[in-house]
Amino acid sequence: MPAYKRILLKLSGEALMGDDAYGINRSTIVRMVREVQEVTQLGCEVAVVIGGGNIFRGVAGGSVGMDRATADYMGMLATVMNSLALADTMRQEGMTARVMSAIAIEQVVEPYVRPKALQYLEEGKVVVFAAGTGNPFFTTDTAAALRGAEIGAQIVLKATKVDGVYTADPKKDPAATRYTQISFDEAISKNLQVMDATAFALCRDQKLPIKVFSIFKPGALKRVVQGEDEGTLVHV
Ligand SMILES: Nc1ncnc2c1ncn2[C@@H]1O[C@H](COP(=O)(O)OP(=O)(O)O)[C@@H](O)[C@H]1O
Ligand SMILES: O=c1ccn([C@@H]2O[C@H](COP(=O)(O)OP(=O)(O)O)[C@@H](O)[C@H]2O)c(=O)[nH]1
Repeated sequence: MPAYKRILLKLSGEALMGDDAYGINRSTIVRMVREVQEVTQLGCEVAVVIGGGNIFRGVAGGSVGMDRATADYMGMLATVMNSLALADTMRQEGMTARVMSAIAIEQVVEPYVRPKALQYLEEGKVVVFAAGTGNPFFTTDTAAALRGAEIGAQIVLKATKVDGVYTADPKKDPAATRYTQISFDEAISKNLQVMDATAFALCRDQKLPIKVFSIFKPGALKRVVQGEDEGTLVHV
């Protein structure tokens, strides 16, 4: 039995690169999809938000000196590519996925319509929310918090490059230690950068817990969904 009936899973775009310099690494995306499949088989309804760092990093050089909003729209388009790749990989693995975009690109992907998303989830389809929030100056973490609240997810799961929330950025400070759990207020006041403050604040206000865990650790997603001790819980 899953501990949650409906989850919003945020997948790091950058993690899709695997060991490549940019883009989508085939075996990495397949592995991620199989992990998602495992939790759908537990009976958990899954919505996904994926980042764009893997593609956007490849073009970021060209965005130097660019208008911030324009660069952000490029970032959002990168998440559309990742979403399409993810949904297609799900199709190849025998799952049914639907991509819904916050930005209208009607020939490519259907628009985000909340009741439709809810319907898909009830039908057991995986819904992939593309183009973030549709607004510049936001992140896909904030999109995950927003969509998570909209669909009534019981938790936002942030699958990222580190295995939880640390006292400081573990990639910079080897002495940093991991929290098993931490309150939103503490995470915000300590300015912990694992998620942006907008995403933290939105989840705090909606009383929507977040679990931060490693996207690289096999079986971690399933363990999280089964309510086992894994990663860091951020709670009210
Ligand atoms: N206190 C912290 N605890 C954990 N990770 C942190 C912390 N501060 C900064 N980070 C960094 O945040 C990164 C995850 O956030 P982010 O850049 O949004 O990744 P993604 O969106 O690709 O999952 C980690 O790779 C880690 O290096
Ligand atoms: O609501 C949103 C979501 C994303 N973005 C842009 O899209 C990029 C890609 O998303 P993100 O960096 O969150 O991806 P990840 O870190 O997970 O790879 C961001 O840097 C922003 O430029 C945005 O402007 N608004």
